[in-house]
Amino acid sequence: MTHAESLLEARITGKTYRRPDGVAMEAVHDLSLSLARGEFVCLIGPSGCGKTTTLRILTGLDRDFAGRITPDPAQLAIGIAFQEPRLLPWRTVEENIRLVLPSARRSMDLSGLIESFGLAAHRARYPGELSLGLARRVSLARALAVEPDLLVLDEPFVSLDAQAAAELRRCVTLAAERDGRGDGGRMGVLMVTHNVREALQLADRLVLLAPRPTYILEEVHLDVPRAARSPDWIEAGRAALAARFPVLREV
Ligand SMILES: Nc1ncnc2c1ncn2[C@@H]1O[C@H](COP(=O)(O)OP(=O)(O)OP(=O)(O)O)[C@@H](O)[C@H]1O
Repeated sequence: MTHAESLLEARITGKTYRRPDGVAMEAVHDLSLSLARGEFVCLIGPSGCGKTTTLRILTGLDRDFAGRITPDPAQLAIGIAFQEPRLLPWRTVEENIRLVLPSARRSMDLSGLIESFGLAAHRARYPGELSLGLARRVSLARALAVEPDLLVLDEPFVSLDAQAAAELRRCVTLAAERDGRGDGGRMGVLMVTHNVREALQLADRLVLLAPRPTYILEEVHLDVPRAARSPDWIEAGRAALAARFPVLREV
């Protein structure tokens, strides 16, 4: 067996928020996670368990926690596609993507990326003219334009109709399966979701999270190739997980 190259090692011993009335509220307690290059990991857990909190810590957006992330997230190129696409409304689709590039690469040709995501006809349009599904695709293309070591997706399919979700899923699969970065380095993908079915469709590994304060209940490795995962296989996997982990029945 080849040894997967480690991308990130996280040990979060604790993360506590202080409510406005001063009461401490622990969101994460003893969560250790590793991520390898080329791996697609889904974090799944019930509402409010601490998924976004964990993601913010892993990506270096929140440094106010007890524990350690190695390497420091600042040393990695990280592309994040939030649930809210967060596009600049006064910039075109192409400008929104280009703006995240370092100045030396600002004028690079983005046609390949734009075309592969079905955005060629939209590159000169403004965010206000786009459906949510298209805006999420632009946000994903922007996250990938930086040739990330780590691509982070926070609930990318939520509130999309079936067709828009399927198109975006195709783009996410394409992103995960292309060689990731231009220099041949392989990208890891970390996706947060409530949805066990979409995680079973896409991931190499599921990380099941406990209710708040969250920790890892179980990690499930999915060895069946993505293309061979039929609707029946996905449904059987979902039912088996729900039987073992009642907390997942509501997700
Ligand atoms: N800035 C904050 N200050 C205080 N409490 C917070 C803050 N951010 C999150 N929380 C609380 O921490 C807990 C975990 O929140 P978090 O957003 O990480 O959960 P989540 O699993 O991503 O939720 P959801 O499934 O609703 O997206 C929740 O109880 C939330 O109310």
